[in-house]
Amino acid sequence: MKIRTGFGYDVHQLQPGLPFWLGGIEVPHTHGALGHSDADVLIHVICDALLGAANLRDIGFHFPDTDPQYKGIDSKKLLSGVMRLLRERGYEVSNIDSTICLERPKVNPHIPEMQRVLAAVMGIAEEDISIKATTTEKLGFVGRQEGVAAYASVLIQKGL
Ligand SMILES: Nc1ccn([C@@H]2O[C@H](COP(=O)(O)O)[C@@H](O)[C@H]2O)c(=O)n1
Ligand SMILES: C[C@@]1(CO)OP(=O)(O)OP(=O)(O)OC[C@H]1O
Repeated sequence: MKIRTGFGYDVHQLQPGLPFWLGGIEVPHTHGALGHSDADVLIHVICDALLGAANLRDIGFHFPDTDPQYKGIDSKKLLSGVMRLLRERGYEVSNIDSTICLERPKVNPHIPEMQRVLAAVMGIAEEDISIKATTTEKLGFVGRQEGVAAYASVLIQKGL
């Protein structure tokens, strides 16, 4: 049996009037994240953590932000592609832990739906996806509401 760990970190700017895609769902807010894709920072860190665990580079390597085919893409499709890459190599996901750094709005009310949506995309159990949130106490770019950041760690395994 092989067990490997992975870690992901990402940041996106917040801009007024954009849809705010986070954890696979649209969160009601005055601002949304800016990116080449739908800028779903939680999905991006999960992708990076999974790719890192399998030593498969990162999200921008597989889905470059210079490629027009990914313009505005639903990040759930990128996550699905990452899961395919892992499963082709025999890996299954044991669990994910993540933290979203966001001054507002509150993420807590949306976490059960995010878990449902992400579990369906990844083909794993909701209980294996932990999502947490924190403000940065009004400090830094998150505190000024200029951006959203996220971190994720994962455990993957094969040969059980
Ligand atoms: N965007 C956020 C930020 C935080 N939470 C929840 O509030 C708790 C307190 O936040 P602090 O930054 O003061 O530690 C935090 O532990 C989360 O449960 C949230 O839901 N959405
Ligand atoms: C997801 C991709 C691809 O559309 O674009 P962005 O939404 O800009 O996201 P980022 O995390 O900056 O980099 C990965 C990119 O390749």
